[in-house]
Amino acid sequence: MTILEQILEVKKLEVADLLKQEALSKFTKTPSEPPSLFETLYNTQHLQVISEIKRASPSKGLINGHVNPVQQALAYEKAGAVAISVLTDQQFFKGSMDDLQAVSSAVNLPVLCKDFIIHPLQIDQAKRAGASVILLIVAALEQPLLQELFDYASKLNLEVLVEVHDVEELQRALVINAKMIGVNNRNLKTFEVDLANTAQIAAHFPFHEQRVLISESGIAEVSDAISVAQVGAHAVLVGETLMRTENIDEILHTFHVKRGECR
Ligand SMILES: O=P(O)(O)OC[C@@H](O)[C@@H](O)c1c[nH]c2ccccc12
Repeated sequence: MTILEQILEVKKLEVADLLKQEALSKFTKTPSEPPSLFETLYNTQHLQVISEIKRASPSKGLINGHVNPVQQALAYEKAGAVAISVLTDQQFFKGSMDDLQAVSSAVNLPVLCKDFIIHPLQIDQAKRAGASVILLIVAALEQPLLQELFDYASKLNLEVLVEVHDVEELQRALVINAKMIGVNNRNLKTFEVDLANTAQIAAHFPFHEQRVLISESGIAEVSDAISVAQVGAHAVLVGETLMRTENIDEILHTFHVKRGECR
């Protein structure tokens, strides 16, 4: 079984539990609406950074077990992050919906619920914990379920980041008319990271339509930011590098490079 398959097995059990407990009432929605991530990114001439709260991962083990998610999110906001991504998976990433709730009440930025969503109930839960964006992973979902979850989130006024890994998955994201498409440079089945993934997908990306491209995973150096900005990425999603550094300000500042002309 690949790690993605293992994660999805556990998710099915978690959702079954959720359905039993209906443990949703604990979360209340944040009062103020954050800005639209799509609008901010669509209009940007410079590469923006979505900064992630990630304690651990299956590929890296423990990354930063002592992080205070609220302090970390406030540091990201102060440094100019365009949005905060919060890993909410417990078993594989040591995150939680409580982290998401705490972060979304502390910042005035869009907050992305980063999880393996396979059921509408998880979208309700994300919304109630204050997320304004959710992630849907094409590799984890059959097309009808991808469409159903996308429509459900849109109906709740959530923005959706649709994650793809190859050109075939890009086509599936375009079929559901996803506006925000993330290219994961890490293959969730093998953990291999290759920034060339972003370039490959950018070559097939309809930049002339109203869509944004986000390069996810493995961004560590300014040269990485430059390489994905050059092929037209509007933003990078950065976890590990920011979770390990003492210099959040400097990293965000140096990643804010000019984008290539791709429209
Ligand atoms: O820590 P990194 O290599 O900067 O990666 C961040 C983010 O892209 C990664 O956490 C991620 C991208 N897609 C995912 C899907 C599920 C879990 C995690 C992810």
